[in-house]
Order: sequence, then C-alpha cells, then structure tokens
Amino acid sequence: MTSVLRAQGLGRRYGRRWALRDCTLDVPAGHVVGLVGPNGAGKSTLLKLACGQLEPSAGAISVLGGRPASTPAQLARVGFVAQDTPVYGGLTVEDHLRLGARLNPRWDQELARERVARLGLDPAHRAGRLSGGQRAQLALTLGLAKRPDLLILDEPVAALDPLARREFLQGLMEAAAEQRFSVVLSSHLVSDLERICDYLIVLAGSRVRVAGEVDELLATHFRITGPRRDPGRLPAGQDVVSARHTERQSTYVIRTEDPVLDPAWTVTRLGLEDLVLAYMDEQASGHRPAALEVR
Ligand SMILES: Nc1ncnc2c1ncn2[C@@H]1O[C@H](COP(=O)(O)OP(=O)(O)OP(=O)(O)O)[C@@H](O)[C@H]1O
Repeated sequence: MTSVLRAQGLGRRYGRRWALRDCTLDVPAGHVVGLVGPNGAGKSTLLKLACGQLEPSAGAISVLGGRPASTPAQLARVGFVAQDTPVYGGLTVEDHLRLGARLNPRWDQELARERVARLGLDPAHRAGRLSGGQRAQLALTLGLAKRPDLLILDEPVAALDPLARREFLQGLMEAAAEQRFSVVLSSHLVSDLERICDYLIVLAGSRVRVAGEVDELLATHFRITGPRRDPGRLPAGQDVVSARHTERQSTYVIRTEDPVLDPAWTVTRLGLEDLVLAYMDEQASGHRPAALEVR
C-alpha cells in the first residue's frame, strides 16, 4: 500500500538543538492520523518537514511517494493548515476563495462556495473580523477545496470552544470520508483524537515513542498491577512502556502480543488517553531500568 508519510532517520536541528531526532515512520494512506505529544516535542517540526516548509538536517522524508514541495504536482497534492489557522485579516471570505482558485490547480470552487454557505459565513466579511471558530472553518475550507490527497493540520482546534471543535472535526471527518483523502493532524486533546483518528503517533522529547493503528495499539497495551516486582523479572515479550512502584506494589504499562497469564497481576485494558500518557511520561517510559526505583 502507498505510504502517505515515510521517514527514515529523519531529524531537524535548530542550531545545536534537535527539535526532531531519529524519526522513522511508515504511515499507510487512507488513515486519519493523530500526532500527539507534549509542548516542544517536535510535532510542528515534523508537520513542516512533511509539507516542505522545512528541510531535514538528517535522514529523509517522503510524502505520498515524493519529496515534500519538490514539484508543483507534489505541492498540489498536499494541503497544510498551519497552527493558529492563518487567514489574511484584510481579505474577505470571497477574496480567500478567489486566491485559492488562482493558486491551486485542483481547486474546487463549488465545494468552497457550498461549504462557506453551509457554515453561514458572509462572503463579503473580512477574515480579520471572523471569530476564532469561523476563521478555523475558513482555513479548513481552503484546505479542503484544494482537493488534496493528504491534508495536514497543526493543532487546528486549539483555540476553539467544545462546540466549535466538534463542528470543525465533524466537517473534517465528513470531507475525509467523501473525498477519500488522508489526514494528519496534531492536537493536545486526546479525547478529540480518540473520536476521529484510526492511527496514532506519539512524539516526546523529539523522538517517536510509538506509532501504529489505534485498534492494534489498544489490543496490545495493558496496565498490570501486582506485588512489587523488578522489570527484569517480566517475561520476554512484555515491553515496559511505563512503570510506577510503591513499597509493595508495582504498576506497569506494557506492550505485548501475548496474553498476560501470571495470576499475580491484575490486568486492565488501556484507553487511548492512558496509552498516550504512558508514552509521554518521560521519567517512567523508555528503557527498562536496571533496578527498581522507588517513587
Ligand atoms: N524556529 C525555531 N528556532 C529555534 N528553535 C525552534 C524553532 N521552532 C521550534 N523550535 C524548537 O524545537 C522544538 C520543537 O518545537 P515544535 O514547535 O516542533 O514542538 P511542538 O511539539 O509542535 O510544540 P507545541 O505543542 O508547543 O506546539 C522546541 O524545543 C522548540 O523550542
């Protein structure tokens, strides 16, 4: 299957500091991909590399099989809605549609007009006078009318109230289902991602912590709680994602393909939010510690 996003050893440095490091990914087309991670994790950096706004400092990235922004055809296939849903404050809604039509070879003016009308946006209204939610919807409309094969959105709903967020994401989902394009969007709101994403990438500390289909991730991650035990005594094939210990008890989030058979453990399935938090927990994640550490 075609990869929508493929990265090999991808890295980007600002001065001496790595914003993204050793990033290796292969995301198949046809997914709604959620990109999540703490502030400064490298999400925007990855998305800007994917749309060609940044060049890698190390490794390689391809999007829909091509180098980002390398040709006009490649540019036309990828839509990007940057953080804070940028629009031109001095231009009217109609001006934005005209500009979109001039700049994008695959532009669908009928879709844009129909969407603007459905959202109740006045074409003569200046974008600078729209509410945050309306501006976000206008930016999404521009992204959709471009008719991309991949739409990338960087925290598109951050500034929106819950109702506007729901409307925005619903519009995005409907369009993705109708027009059959892939979506990659970053957000801090895991509950939103849980509703709409079927593929997840967790970035933390400039590195990819985990990436995969949501169903597969949920089926292979468990929280196990029981008498205190050193992680070295867990069976092979149970990879520790995070660990917490009290004097008597250990709680692990583990990834495993096999059922947990040891009766000493109480095993619970994880929701997406718990899974994300386990991977984002820098102190408790990563490598198996050599010995127990009391927290
Ligand atoms: N133009 C820049 N110059 C220098 N450092 C930068 C620049 N842009 C980003 N960085 C740094 O790179 C790191 C990753 O930033 P990035 O914006 O990709 O993170 P993010 O995960 O999108 O964060 P947030 O959730 O806060 O938007 C941060 O440490 C940030 O300070």
